[in-house]
Amino acid sequence: GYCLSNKTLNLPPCPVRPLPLVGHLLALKTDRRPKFKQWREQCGDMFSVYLGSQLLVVINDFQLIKETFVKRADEFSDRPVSFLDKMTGQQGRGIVMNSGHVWKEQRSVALSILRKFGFGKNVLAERVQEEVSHYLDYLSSCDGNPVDIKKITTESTANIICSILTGKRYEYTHPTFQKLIKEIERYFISNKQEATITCFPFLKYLSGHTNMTKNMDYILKILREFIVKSKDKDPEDNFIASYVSEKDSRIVNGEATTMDEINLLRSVLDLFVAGTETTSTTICWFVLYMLNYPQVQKKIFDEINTQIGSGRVPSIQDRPKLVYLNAAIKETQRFASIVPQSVIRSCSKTLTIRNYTIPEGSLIVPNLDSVLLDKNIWGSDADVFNPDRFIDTNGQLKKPEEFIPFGVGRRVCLGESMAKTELFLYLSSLIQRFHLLPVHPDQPPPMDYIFGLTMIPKSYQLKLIERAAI
Ligand code: HEM
Repeated sequence: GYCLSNKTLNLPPCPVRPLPLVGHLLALKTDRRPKFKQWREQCGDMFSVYLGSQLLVVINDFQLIKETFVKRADEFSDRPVSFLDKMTGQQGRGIVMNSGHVWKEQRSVALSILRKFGFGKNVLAERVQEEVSHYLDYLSSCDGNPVDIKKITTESTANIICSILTGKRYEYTHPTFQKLIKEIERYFISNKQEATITCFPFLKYLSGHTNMTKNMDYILKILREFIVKSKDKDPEDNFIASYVSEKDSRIVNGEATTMDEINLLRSVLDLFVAGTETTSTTICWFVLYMLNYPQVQKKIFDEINTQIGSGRVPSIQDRPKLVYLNAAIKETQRFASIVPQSVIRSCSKTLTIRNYTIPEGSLIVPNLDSVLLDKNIWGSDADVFNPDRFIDTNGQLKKPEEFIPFGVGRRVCLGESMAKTELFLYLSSLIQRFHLLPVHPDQPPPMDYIFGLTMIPKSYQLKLIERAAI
């Protein structure tokens, strides 16, 4: 196929000639996924695109992604500085968009606190179960009428983060809680705008940025109040108290540390933003697949019925028993591929991959889509929803290394284990209690997505019929 090479700089090839000023932005404005798929076929496992004048290198194929982001993690684990960070003057804090030694310490502290909550007494699983029971009660109160579960699901997963961070969940109707979620959603949406502003810095003088910083100020104000209320509690109770106690002990022991109030605030923000929408979107995809594949839903229910029955809700100890459900969750994550190009990274110096030059300051992404939907890996039915692909001939759950919905390398999702706990407890309880039905029999809602920072299913309604009532 057609592919433009750059002989002078030896950059990875371009699928189409970039336009002056805008580069490939027009082609990428609506939905990048089919374009990236086509361009991979044209250009091979790596290609260049221009977001305005900014070079973005897209890495496709499982082996090349591993070679780049795992084997050469020292070179390919940085993030670009975000425009918002420059605006708020808080550059170099927190986790998601941070790099270097501050990122390293904040990430490792956050990870070890979350691990602590997930072990032994398993505070995490307990809090998730408590939240799930409120979620199911809400759904039950809908009385089998058509509902769109998106909003309540986001509120519910936000509440889990809230309860881990602060030790406390909120009523869904609580005004501060509602406002926080709304503002974080706006922040999430404005991030798309931010990407454009990062490529066209002059735009920030034209519009938008005042709203964005105002929106961020508001979110940070609420999170600061969370911190004040939670920091003096028992470190076993919540993330914030645990962070503060660890910080104090490092300081008392005279250890050099980057742990401080601003890094705590930004880490709290990052966990909120990264952990809410992703989990809730995955739940919404799973439910949509259940409406489209009733035979899969039936098989999951039968397994729950056999392994657990209806006398008690599923617990985290039941996870290994529900093989088919676990396979269906994996297949949901593979097939929906909700973060298709992962989270953007940048090169802090000039590097080479397979003889191509990647200049300093280039952006680079692992194209997770190119792995999760690859026919060479999953077979000719890669574009069909089929949980059985994750079950081996002995009826055991398969764990193929190409299953990478949480990314790879040193930047791999920090909430992976938390997300898996959540998905298992939400979805097992949901199918145990309700029969999920399309509003119009034999006319399940289409499995279309809206292109954004995460791939969210187009809004749909369903009926949840209580099993006991059948
Ligand atoms: C199904 C749910 C989720 C999916 C599919 C998902 C996916 C991802 C992906 C693809 C990345 C980027 C990895 C990279 O740059 O290569 C990421 C990063 C991250 N995720 Fe998740 N995530 C999920 C849930 C969560 C949850 C529940 C939390 C919080 C508790 C969380 C916290 C983070 C953080 C903090 C990062 C940034 C890590 C870093 O830059 O060092 N995620 N996630």
